[in-house]
Amino acid sequence: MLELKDIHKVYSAGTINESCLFQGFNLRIEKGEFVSVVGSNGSGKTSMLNIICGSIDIDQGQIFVGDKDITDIKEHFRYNKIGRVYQNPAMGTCPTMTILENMSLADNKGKSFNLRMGTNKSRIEYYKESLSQLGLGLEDRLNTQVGTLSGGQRQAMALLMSTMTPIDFLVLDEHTAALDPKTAEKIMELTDKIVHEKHLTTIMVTHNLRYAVKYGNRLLMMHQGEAILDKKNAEKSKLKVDDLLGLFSQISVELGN
Ligand SMILES: Nc1ncnc2c1ncn2[C@@H]1O[C@H](COP(=O)(O)OP(=O)(O)OP(=O)(O)O)[C@@H](O)[C@H]1O
Repeated sequence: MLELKDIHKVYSAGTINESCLFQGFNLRIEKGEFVSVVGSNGSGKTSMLNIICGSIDIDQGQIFVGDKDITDIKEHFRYNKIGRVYQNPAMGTCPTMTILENMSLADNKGKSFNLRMGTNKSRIEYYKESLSQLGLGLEDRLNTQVGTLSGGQRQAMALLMSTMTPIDFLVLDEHTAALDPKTAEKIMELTDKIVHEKHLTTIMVTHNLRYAVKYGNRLLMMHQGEAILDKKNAEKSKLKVDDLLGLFSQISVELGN
């Protein structure tokens, strides 16, 4: 379980650019939930992910994982138990290293770094087996530099690498947004497969309303630092893209756009 409790966040406090984003934001995500998050630009989606991962500080509130208060735990330590895939495929992999080296690096997450240990023969077989699930033939290109792969191939690797070690959460930050439609579709199918096979608790920010409706068992819509829609399970499965578009129009009208 992940809980954000009474979160307050003001950006650029005390300056003319001061903007208050969260004023008592609460969110509880149960173990095994797959939450899709949509919302207008600037509604606070990425800030919420950054707060979960410890990438930005909060002004007030608490973050719990189960009974454990992780509010003061630094980002670096939180990532031992959080897998994050970013919009930019270049973020989740190391371009100057080979596929094998990247896999070893991910395999050794949280351990004291030892590349040689990670590349022993038995692990190579394991890496090949894991890579073969992607269906991209990367298992036969272990010595290829990751920087030479396509965005989709890199994003597939980033997904695999972020879920290689046991994690409490998978955080997907518009992870298909930079991909062409066909590749995005493939990465979403792969995401769903990994999430279900590994029973991962997942939070996915997306601007693709069709993906938000199709994937996950819960859907949140954010607006001005609040969740204005939160539907789960049977209620979520009744949602249609048009319902979300309707809500977006309503918000725009309220804002005078
Ligand atoms: N580092 C920062 N400094 C100042 N303001 C920030 C910072 N990061 C975000 N903000 C502001 O906080 C608000 C929420 O931004 P955030 O990136 O969380 O929104 P978002 O919903 O992810 O938007 P998008 O859909 O455009 O990615 C915006 O008004 C943004 O300008």
